[in-house]
Amino acid sequence: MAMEDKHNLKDNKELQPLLVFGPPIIFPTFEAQNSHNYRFLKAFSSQDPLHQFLTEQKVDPSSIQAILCNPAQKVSADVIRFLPSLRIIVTTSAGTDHIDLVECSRHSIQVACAAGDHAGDVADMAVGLLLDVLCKISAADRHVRKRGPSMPLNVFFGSKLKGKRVGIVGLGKIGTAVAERLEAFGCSMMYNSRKEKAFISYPFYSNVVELAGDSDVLVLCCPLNEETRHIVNREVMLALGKDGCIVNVGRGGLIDEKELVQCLMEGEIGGAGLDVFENEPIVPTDLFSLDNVVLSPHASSLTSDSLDESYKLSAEALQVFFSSN
Ligand SMILES: O=CC(=O)O
Repeated sequence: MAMEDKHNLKDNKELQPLLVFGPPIIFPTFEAQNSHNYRFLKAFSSQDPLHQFLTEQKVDPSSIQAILCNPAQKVSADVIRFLPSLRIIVTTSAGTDHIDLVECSRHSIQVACAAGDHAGDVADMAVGLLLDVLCKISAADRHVRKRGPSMPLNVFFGSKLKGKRVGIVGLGKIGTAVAERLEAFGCSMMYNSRKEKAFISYPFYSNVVELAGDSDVLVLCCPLNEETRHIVNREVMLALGKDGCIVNVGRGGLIDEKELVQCLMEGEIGGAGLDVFENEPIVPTDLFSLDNVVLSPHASSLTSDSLDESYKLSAEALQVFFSSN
């Protein structure tokens, strides 16, 4: 039997239903490579509620054992309860905050996070956003496109990255990759994390307000959970100060977004580079007119290398599950 055939889980008569919550970024490739194993139920391409979508597809909810998803769509307790045979949820992301993990453990559902090694991509985005805010690259670009190269220069006075004191919130793989990059720019690092790290020489702060008070820049890289929700609130922003800058490549819910918008509009902080938002895909429109804010649509890990790797790991996780069940 050819190697590829051995990996086929079922013959074509018995394709496993795989419920897919979007978005279909490189899903066509994934689909082509795995169509011999799964019947793809593309919930991402329907506006209907799940029960209606499955009825239209003539699929019995109790036949579904697996979901493939990413942070763009929540896998709520209601969804989990609606699928009585659900046994595994595979997310192509590193973060799992879009999945109701409590409900999963209540029903003994495995959660596989299939993110490839994309910490470096996310760290690149963090540094890119920071440079953009400090050097006003996007603001200057908008100006040139609208009005040509002559400009009131004072509008574009930037600030240099070298020498900045950077407070990293969450010194995991991403935070460490950010620190490595910013060291090369001559920044000094300090950090907040759940626990002090034994072999890290950067100063540790257990208190984020104190970290902000000693930083010029805060970079948020930690996961979102009940302890970290709104870890950056108004008090933290006021401690960061009027020249301070926030970069968020973690999750929107790490910042109290209403307060962030307020602080930016009142000039209580100097700027922000944001790849994530509290109610994605909604971005507060008040931010659109601010030249000291750079916005990105949760795109830091959307490099073709990382996506390929994530979908490969997702396929492996599903294959391991179905071949042992
Ligand atoms: O946001 C992206 C991820 O969690 O991988």
